Amino acid sequence: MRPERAAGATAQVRVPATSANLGPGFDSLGLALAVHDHVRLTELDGGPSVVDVQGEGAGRVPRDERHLVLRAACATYELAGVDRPPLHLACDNTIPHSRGLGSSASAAVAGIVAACALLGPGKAPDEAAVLDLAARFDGHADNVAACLLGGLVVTWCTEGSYRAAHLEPDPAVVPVVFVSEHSSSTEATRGLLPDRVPHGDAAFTASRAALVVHALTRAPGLLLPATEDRLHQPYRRPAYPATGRLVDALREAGIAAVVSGAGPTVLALTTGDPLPDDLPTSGFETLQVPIDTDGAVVTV
Ligand SMILES: Nc1ncnc2c1ncn2[C@@H]1O[C@H](COP(=O)(O)OP(=O)(O)OP(=O)(O)O)[C@@H](O)[C@H]1O
Ligand SMILES: N[C@@H](CCO)C(=O)O
Repeated sequence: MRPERAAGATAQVRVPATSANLGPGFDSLGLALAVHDHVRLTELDGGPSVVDVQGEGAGRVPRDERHLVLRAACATYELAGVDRPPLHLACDNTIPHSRGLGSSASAAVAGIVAACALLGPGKAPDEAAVLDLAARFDGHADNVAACLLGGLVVTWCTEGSYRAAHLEPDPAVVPVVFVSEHSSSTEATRGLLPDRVPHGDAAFTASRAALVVHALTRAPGLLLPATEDRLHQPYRRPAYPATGRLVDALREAGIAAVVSGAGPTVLALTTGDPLPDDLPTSGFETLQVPIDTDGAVVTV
């Protein structure tokens, strides 16, 4: 979060998309991607709150107090113990919804960061409390922390609070996202995960989760073995067979591909080499997307 204060009671926030898990880092690792939503939040003198939406979600998301960004802003005023004035929220969105690019986390972060900027430094929660609030509000600390901080994050929860470590990815890492034309509910694909996993699979995935942090920050040559996972992707596969086929084809070609977040989008962590031209990409839009290194950026 990088506040730049000026006069006025409008906050403008830019938030990146995020890809969670990165293969073995289930519910822990996140990477910010340079696809952005923009929100403008203004305190009004009176009347009801007003929501305007352009781009992704327009005509589909509610335009009243149920709107995710507005609800996140309200939760922030509540945490600060400040009566919330009516608000005008204007959203200009490009992050696709329900594809595995963390749109709901970015919406939560946008609302919270905008409300913090309007509350001002004396009343707004501090950066640690913002991360914790956003993680609780969205339920996915891996997406939320990457969105707030940019770059690569490792998240964990200790004594009931969410925390994050921020890392700089190696500049040689070039993400390519294959955005699925189909949507998938995170809640539904979490429902496919078992309550228990074999100890051998946990140990296998623990070694890869440690290795992927090394690969992403210092040794991109290790990305292919480092992105193997046995904790979530095998169980989610039946929900989106085309995603599984594309991940397999990329990996067989030596490219470190994973399901992005809860899917069905695919994330390939490349080192800039051209992709094979016979990939099964029907139903996916292929985009080379830089890593976002700024996180949530706010102007008041
Ligand atoms: N900018 C937004 N404004 C309002 N509502 C949003 C916004 N972004 C997401 N949502 C809501 O969140 C839902 C998507 O949440 P979901 O957790 O299923 O997917 P995701 O966050 O896009 O992907 P993932 O968590 O797998 O990375 C949308 O259907 C919409 O209701
Ligand atoms: N770690 C979460 C991310 C959801 O965006 C999951 O895989 O369900």
